[in-house]
Amino acid sequence: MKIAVLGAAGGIGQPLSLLLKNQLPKGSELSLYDVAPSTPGVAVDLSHIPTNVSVEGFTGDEGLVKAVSGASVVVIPAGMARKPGMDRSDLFKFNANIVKGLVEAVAKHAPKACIAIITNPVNTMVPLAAEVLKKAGCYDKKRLFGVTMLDTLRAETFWADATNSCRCSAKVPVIGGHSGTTILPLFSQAEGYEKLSADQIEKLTLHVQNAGTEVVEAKGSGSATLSMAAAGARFALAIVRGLSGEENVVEPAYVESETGYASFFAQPLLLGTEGVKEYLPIGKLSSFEENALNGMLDILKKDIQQGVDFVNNN
Ligand SMILES: NC(=O)C1=CN([C@@H]2O[C@H](COP(=O)(O)OP(=O)(O)OC[C@H]3O[C@@H](n4cnc5c(N)ncnc54)[C@H](O)[C@@H]3O)[C@@H](O)[C@H]2O)C=CC1
Ligand SMILES: O=C([O-])CC(=O)C(=O)O
Repeated sequence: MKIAVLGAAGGIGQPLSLLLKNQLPKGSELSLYDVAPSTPGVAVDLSHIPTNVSVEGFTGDEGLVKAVSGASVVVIPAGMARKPGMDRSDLFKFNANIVKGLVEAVAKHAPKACIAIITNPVNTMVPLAAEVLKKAGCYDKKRLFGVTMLDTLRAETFWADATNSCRCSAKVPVIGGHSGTTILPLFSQAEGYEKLSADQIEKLTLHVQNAGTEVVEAKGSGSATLSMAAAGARFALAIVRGLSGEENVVEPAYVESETGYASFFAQPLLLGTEGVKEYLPIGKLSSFEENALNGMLDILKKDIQQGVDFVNNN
């Protein structure tokens, strides 16, 4: 199976490619693309690691065609990252054309690929990509994902620490979108919920919602790259496992949804040989979570519309 990473020379792209080089199944092909001229060199560097995964690196217009042709999975971390004082939505004007161009190339040269978009603002980039794919006549909602895995990693880490439980086994579904209040961890469904007060749950929820900003402020330039690479690898590998026929592969992502809350929504998914096999229910919410869900929907719908309009009005 061929897996392409677009934006592979960046802060996320390089560690993500490293994790994939080490963790993809034997015989996989890893294909790296970035506008940065160092990209073939990143591939040479990775190629010295003794795993049975081949790796090639490309740059330039022809390189993009070679990088995506025949790919089964395309992961996109290309584009600008936040600096202190910016919201994810401020990245739209820089990243919309980047994602549009890359998805157009995927539509042309790998129309059946599963596409996982990391680039922010995820809430808007995924609907934008869906419109690009519709225009190209190859949209399949089961194969387009916004990567919200990092919210889950954070919710599970913070939950394990707050409840004194093992970080390796905490399970917390996170629904909605990937910015501010649209990120909604469902702590009421986590083991040990009864141990925490309403005040603690509210603080933990805010911590997950602000975790990206916490990293941006701590770094002073740029945003989460290493934890995002871990999240991106976990999600890309889950897609690969599903495509390969493994059963019971469940991970969350932001997808065109059947929940009825908004046309795109992050929720747990059963992954399979065609991408999404089943959209899993979000389960029972506490009244705090119900209110938070109702409160986010206007923002989410506006974010979605911006992506749809960008493709149809330009
Ligand atoms: N979904 C999520 O949870 C997260 C998303 N992000 C987002 O991921 C994106 C990338 O972040 P970083 O890797 O830190 O940024 P970065 O600036 O370190 O790397 C971005 C890479 O994209 C490349 N690039 C730019 N235009 C391109 C194009 N047209 N084709 C191919 N490559 C192109 C650049 O050359 C650079 O190597 C940002 O938009 C950031 O906000 C970051 C963290 C978490
Ligand atoms: O906060 C940012 O800009 C990057 C991001 O999406 C995250 O870390 O969750």
